[in-house]
Amino acid sequence: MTVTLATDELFVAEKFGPTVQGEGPSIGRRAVFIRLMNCNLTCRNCDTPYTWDSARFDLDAEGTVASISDLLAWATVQPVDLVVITGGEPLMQQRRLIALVQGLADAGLQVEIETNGTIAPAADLLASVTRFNVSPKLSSFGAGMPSSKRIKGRVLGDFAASGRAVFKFVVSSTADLDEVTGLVADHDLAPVYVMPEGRTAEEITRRLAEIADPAIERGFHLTTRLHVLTWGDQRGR
Ligand SMILES: Nc1nc2[nH]cc(C(=O)O)c2c(=O)[nH]1
Ligand code: SF4
Ligand SMILES: [Mg+2]
Repeated sequence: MTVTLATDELFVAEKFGPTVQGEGPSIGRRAVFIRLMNCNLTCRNCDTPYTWDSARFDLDAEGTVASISDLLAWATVQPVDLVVITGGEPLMQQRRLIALVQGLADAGLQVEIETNGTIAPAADLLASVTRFNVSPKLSSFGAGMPSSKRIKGRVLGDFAASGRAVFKFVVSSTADLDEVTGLVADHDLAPVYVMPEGRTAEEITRRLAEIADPAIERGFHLTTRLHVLTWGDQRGR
């Protein structure tokens, strides 16, 4: 990345909506999305590589430098009360993100942040966010990445203790649920959702049917990927 950002700017991949939050506890709720550039992980199954993978994408061309005042002006005129900030990994820009989240909260909007759970949230950010949807990456999803990179115990513990986080694990098969059970026990994570991995309605439906009963038995909540079931792998939905 060669762009230089001022303290009141963010490096944005796209903003879109109104659509619905497709994943997690707010599934089905009308929302707008702001997707930020850059990630500190390199997951094989990532569905937004255009935010971080400089080997396959020209990141300077993919991203746009947006001022926080423009993002606030855009979000606050939308006919929804929920803004989802995602990425990439949004906490890579968290110092500059605080003013955006505070501005959205001051305007009466709820704010959810999707994060991979490897970067500890600053207190100022925690104070203004409605909820973090924390998705630690399992070995099947992040194949090739050592667990020391994907799983930061201290950070997960901080999120769990914050009272403002849910944990959402993307699982590819029933076998992945044992890894989820281990992480939940090791780091005292709650509440826990599991979500089937997939970029098509067919994959998601098949995997959800496979994991549903064993997930419920283990005490986990379920979520699907409503936007993928509805619109497929379209960008900006
Ligand atoms: N509709 C919709 N819901 C989502 N929830 C989390 C998303 C993400 O990409 O992080 C996402 C997304 O890309 N679209
Ligand atoms: S953490 Fe998320 S955005 Fe980053 S590489 Fe993995 S799936 Fe993609
Ligand atoms: Mg997505």
